Amino acid sequence: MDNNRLGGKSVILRLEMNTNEVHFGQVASSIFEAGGDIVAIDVIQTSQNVTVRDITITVTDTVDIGIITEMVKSLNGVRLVNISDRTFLLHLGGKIETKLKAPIQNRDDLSRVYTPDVARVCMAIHEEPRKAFTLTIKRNTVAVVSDGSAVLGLGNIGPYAAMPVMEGKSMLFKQLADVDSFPICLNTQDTEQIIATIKAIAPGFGGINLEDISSPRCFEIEQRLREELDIPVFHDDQHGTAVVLYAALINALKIVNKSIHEIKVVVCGIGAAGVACSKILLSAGVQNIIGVDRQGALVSGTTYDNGMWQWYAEHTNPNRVHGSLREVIQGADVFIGLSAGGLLRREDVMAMADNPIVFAMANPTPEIRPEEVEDIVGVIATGRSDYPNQINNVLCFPGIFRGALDCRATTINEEMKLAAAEAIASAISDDERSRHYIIPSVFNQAVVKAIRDLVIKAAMKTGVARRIPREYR
Ligand SMILES: NC(=O)c1ccc[n+]([C@@H]2O[C@H](COP(=O)([O-])OP(=O)(O)OC[C@H]3O[C@@H](n4cnc5c(N)ncnc54)[C@H](O)[C@@H]3O)[C@@H](O)[C@H]2O)c1
Ligand SMILES: O=C(O)C[C@H](O)C(=O)O
Ligand SMILES: [Mg+2]
Repeated sequence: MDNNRLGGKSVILRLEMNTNEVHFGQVASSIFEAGGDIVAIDVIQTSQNVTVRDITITVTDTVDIGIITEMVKSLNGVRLVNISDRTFLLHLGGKIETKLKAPIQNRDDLSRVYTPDVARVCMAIHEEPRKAFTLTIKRNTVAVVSDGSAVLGLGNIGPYAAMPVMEGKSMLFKQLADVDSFPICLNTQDTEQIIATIKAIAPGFGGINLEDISSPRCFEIEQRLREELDIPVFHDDQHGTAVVLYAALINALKIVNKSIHEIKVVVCGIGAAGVACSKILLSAGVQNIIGVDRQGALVSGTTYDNGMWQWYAEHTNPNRVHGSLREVIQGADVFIGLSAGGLLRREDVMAMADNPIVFAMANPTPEIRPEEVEDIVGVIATGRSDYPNQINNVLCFPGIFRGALDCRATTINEEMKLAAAEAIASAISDDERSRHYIIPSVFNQAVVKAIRDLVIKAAMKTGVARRIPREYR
């Protein structure tokens, strides 16, 4: 694993320096020589001969932070007190908190938000349950639920280790779309227990965003919850990814001037995301999709334990091509990676058709790094924020839930997902589009609004909206 990338590109060194033995200039130049860039210096403590300073350093990907610390430690009169990784500092105590909409300032407030007056509100909801949407947090709150079984491409790392990702999703919900949410990591990977638990907590939520639950269990969990709950249940790794992927492909095909009906697409990793991305492409008219997992291409006529793979083999790979990724990628126009880091080689990309589109979307390490193939691809994209063309479900889930909550949708259906994809794709105008700009930025505020508006229209059109927002009345 690439620790430099994962650990962040910026650290803070706390150094104790004996000013009789060393000058700060010597320290600064040795950091510089080892490849570090000093971006901030804070004096923590100072006495006659000793000074303690926090030195914030950034490094490029190729620089080893260990070399910088060794260099500093080797200087006479310098003691390395502590190294803080800024990413870890951002996670101290978690990333989100609860806030009150109004403070409780006196007895009168207390008697309204709590006993006795709160009882009147309880009874109003008891008499008319749909008032839960107007009188509780249900109106604007989503549960972000994981069992920690397929966290990014890190695999089954469990519910405790999954929390930072779920907290991150909650931050994004709030910042990008003003959706409140709770990160909930379940200490079970049993399908029935997960379904029962989510059903039991559903009353407080206007939607359920399932996250990082491995396939094939994720398919049954989502399907059952969709049938048994009257609020949207959306497995982000499936549908959020598929929506953004489809939007990106629409724009990438315009760059390489190829038709969606004629391309050969290889999807690597037929899990939650791979299946959903393939399904959206099939419904968009792609004829030739070949799915590859650990044991090679999925081909009809083979018997698979995984029921979803059985379905997949029967609905894709029309030429019944057998073989490994290496073999089936020959002549492909598009590679879609939703598997694990580093699986694709430059030679594989060289064997693709002219102007290949490579979407290496495994997180945090893509199937191939853009710098390895930049010169031989038509378009390349990853799931990460530190390269251009970030194809990541974060472009979809805030806006699609904003729309679903605003119209109190009972579900998120195919029409709503396609509307979201259309909103994302059309955020890039013909003039703006380039091989490095096929997909809008996460920070483009217009995208969430555009998704929300089209999603509401699609929900109203398909009869799943329980409330018509004022602007549509
Ligand atoms: N960019 C995005 O928005 C986005 C969204 C969802 C998932 N992802 C990434 O896609 C990957 C899969 O996520 P998921 O939720 O579908 O997980 P998943 O566990 O449901 O599926 C992963 C699939 O990849 C296969 N796989 C693993 N190693 C492989 C290998 N060496 N060769 C071939 N196949 C292999 C597994 O067998 C499995 O079928 C992860 O890296 C995740 O971070 C990215
Ligand atoms: O979390 C992300 O960055 C995207 C996606 O949900 C993933 O699992 O990789
Ligand atoms: Mg995920």
